[in-house]
Amino acid sequence: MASKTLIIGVTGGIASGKSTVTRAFARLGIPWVDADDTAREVVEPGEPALAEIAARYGARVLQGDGRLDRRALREIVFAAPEERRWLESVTHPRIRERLVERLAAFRRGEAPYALLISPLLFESGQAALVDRRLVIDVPEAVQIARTARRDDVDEAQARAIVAAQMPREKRLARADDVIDNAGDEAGLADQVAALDRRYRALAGLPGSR
Ligand SMILES: CC(C)(COP(=O)(O)OP(=O)(O)OC[C@H]1O[C@@H](n2cnc3c(N)ncnc32)[C@H](O)[C@@H]1O)[C@@H](O)C(=O)NCCC(=O)NCCS
Ligand SMILES: Nc1ncnc2c1ncn2[C@@H]1O[C@H](COP(=O)(O)OP(=O)(O)OP(=O)(O)O)[C@@H](O)[C@H]1O
Repeated sequence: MASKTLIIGVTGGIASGKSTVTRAFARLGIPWVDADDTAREVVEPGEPALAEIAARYGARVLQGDGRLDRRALREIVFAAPEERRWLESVTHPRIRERLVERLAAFRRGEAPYALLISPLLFESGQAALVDRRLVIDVPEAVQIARTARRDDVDEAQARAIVAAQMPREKRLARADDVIDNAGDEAGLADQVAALDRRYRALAGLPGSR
C-alpha cells in the first residue's frame, strides 16, 4: 500500500503542554521537530541573527560569554510589540528555512507521521507546511499559572506573552484536532493514544508498522 508521512502541526500557547504532548508521541516512536529549539539554534554564537540582535540592542542582551541573554531579550520584546515584530523579522525566515528542511527529511522517511511543534504555527504562517493542525487547549488562567510556576517568568510577563499570541478561540477555530489539557497527565496520554490511532489510519497504515 502506498504510504505517506503526514506532517502534524502541534500548537498551543505558552505552557499549554506542547512539550508534554511531544514526549507522549515520542514514546510511541514518532519523530518531531520543535520550532522553539530551532529558534534557539538560529541565535547561537556565530549565527547572523545573533549579530543583528547584538547590533540593535548592544551588550545588554549578551552574556559574558557572548551568548544571547534570553531573559534580557524577552523583557524587551514582550514589553514592546514593535521590538517583538523586529525580532520575528530577523528570526522567523531563518527558523522557517530550517523547519522546511527537517520536514522534507521526515517526508522522505519511513514514519507514518511526524510532528512540527510550534507555539506560533498560525501566527507565523508555518501552518502552510503541515497536513493537519493539532491544538493543545487550556484556559488562559491555567496557562498563566503553569507558566508562573515553571519559569523565571512573573505573572505580569506571562500575561504579556499570552497577549502576544493568538486568542484561544481563534486558534481552536483553525484546529483539525484538539487535545484538552486542562486535566491531568493521565488524561493527556489517553488523548495522545487516540490521535496516534487516527494519524496512523490517515497515513494509510492502520496499526503499527
Ligand atoms: C524572546 C526570546 C529570546 C525569549 O527566550 P526564552 O528562553 O525566555 O523563551 P522561549 O524561547 O523558550 O519561548 C517560550 C515561549 O514564549 C513564547 N514566545 C516566544 N517567542 C514568541 C513570539 N515572538 N511571540 C509570541 N510568543 C512567543 C512561546 O510560547 C514560547 O514557547 C525567544 O522566545 C525568542 O527568540 N523569540 C523569537 C523567536 C520566536 O518567535 N520563537 C517562537 C517559535 S517560532
Ligand atoms: N495536564 C497537566 N497537568 C499538570 N501540569 C501540566 C500538565 N501538562 C503540562 N503540565 C505542566 O505545565 C508546564 C507547561 O507544560 P509544557 O512544558 O509541556 O508546555 P509547553 O506548551 O511546551 O510550554 P512552552 O511552549 O511555554 O515551553 C510544565 O511545567 C508541565 O509539567
